[in-house]
Amino acid sequence: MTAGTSAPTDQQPATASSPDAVAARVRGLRKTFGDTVAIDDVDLDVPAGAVLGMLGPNGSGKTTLIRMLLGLTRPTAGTVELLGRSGNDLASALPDVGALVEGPGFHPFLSGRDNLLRSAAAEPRLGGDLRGPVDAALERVGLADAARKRYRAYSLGMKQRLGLAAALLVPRRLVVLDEPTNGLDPAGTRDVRRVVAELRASGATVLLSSHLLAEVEAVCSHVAVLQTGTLLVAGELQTLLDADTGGLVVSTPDVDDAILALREAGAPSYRAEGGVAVPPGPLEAPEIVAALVAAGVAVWEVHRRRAHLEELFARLTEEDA
Ligand SMILES: Nc1ncnc2c1ncn2[C@@H]1O[C@H](COP(=O)(O)OP(=O)(O)OP(=O)(O)O)[C@@H](O)[C@H]1O
Repeated sequence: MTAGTSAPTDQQPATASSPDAVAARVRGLRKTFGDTVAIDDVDLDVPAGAVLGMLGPNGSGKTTLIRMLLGLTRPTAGTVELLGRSGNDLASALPDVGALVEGPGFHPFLSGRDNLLRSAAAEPRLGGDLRGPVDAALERVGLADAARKRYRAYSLGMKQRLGLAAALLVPRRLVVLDEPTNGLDPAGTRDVRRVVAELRASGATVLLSSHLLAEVEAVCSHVAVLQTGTLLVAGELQTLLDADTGGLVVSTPDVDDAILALREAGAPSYRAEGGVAVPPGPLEAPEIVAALVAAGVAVWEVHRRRAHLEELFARLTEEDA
C-alpha cells in the first residue's frame, strides 16, 4: 500500500497535511502476561507529523505497547489503529510503517549489506536493482564502512544502525523505534537524532521509546510517560513543560545563607544553576526577594525557572510510585 492510498475511515486519514489526523491511536489497550499487567487501559493518539517520545522506567510497558501497535503482540483488550487501519485491516498499514524493535531478524553469517539486501527483497515497493536503496540506507545510518562485515561481528551499536537502516529502506509514513540509541556511541546517538529530524522534515511521524530524557527533549515534539503499564501523561512537550514551569531561580553567591533565609521565611529551596531554585510555594517573588535582602543575601538576578523534561519525568514517576 503506498502513501496516501488508505481508504478513508470514520476518522480522518492520517496524513501530515491534516493537522488533526493521527498516525496511530490506541483505545482501552490492555496486555497481561499471567498476573503481570504490562499495559493497563491505555488511550493514546500519535498525531500525524509528530515525533512522540515514549518514556517510562524499566518494565513500564513501552516495548509491549509498541509491539501491540505493530501487530507483533496481541492485546488482551482494546483497539489499535495504524494510519487509519484497524482490526483485520491493520496489517495493510504495515508497508508504510518502518520499525526498529528488538527481536530476531538478521542472519549472523551474512554481512550487514547482504542482510539488508534480503530485507530489501521483501519490500513490496522496491523492485529491480536493490543495491541503490540498500547502499543509501547504509550511508544514512553511518554503516557504509562496516557494510561488508558479518552481522555476528557487529557491535551492539552497529546492529542498532543496521536495524535502523532496514526501517528506512523505503519512505515511511510512520517510523517506530524502540530504544533506537541503545548501545550507540555519541556519534551514533547524533546520527539517530539527525535521521529523526530528517524523517520529521519529510512529514513522517516518528514514535520512539527512550530512557535518554535529554535526547527526547532534543528531538521530540510530543511525549507520553508510562509507569507500570499506566499512561501518566501524554501531549505536546512544550505545553507540558510550560504547565510544569514554576518557581524562581535566584542568582546569588551566598547559596547557603539564601537557603537558610528562605527556609526560615517558609519557602524551601535548593542549590541550582549559580544560585538557588525556589519551587512554587506560599511566597511570591517580592516576598522571596525581601526575605533574602533582609538576611543580607546578595541577589544578582531573579528569574522564572524553565522546566526540563528530566524534572517533569522525575516528578511524574516519583509522585505515582
Ligand atoms: N513475553 C513476556 N512474558 C511475560 N512478561 C512480559 C513479557 N513481555 C513483557 N513482560 C512484562 O511486562 C512488563 C512490561 O515490559 P516491557 O518490556 O513492555 O517494559 P519496557 O518499558 O519496555 O521496559 P524496558 O525499559 O526495561 O525495556 C514487565 O513487567 C515485563 O516483565
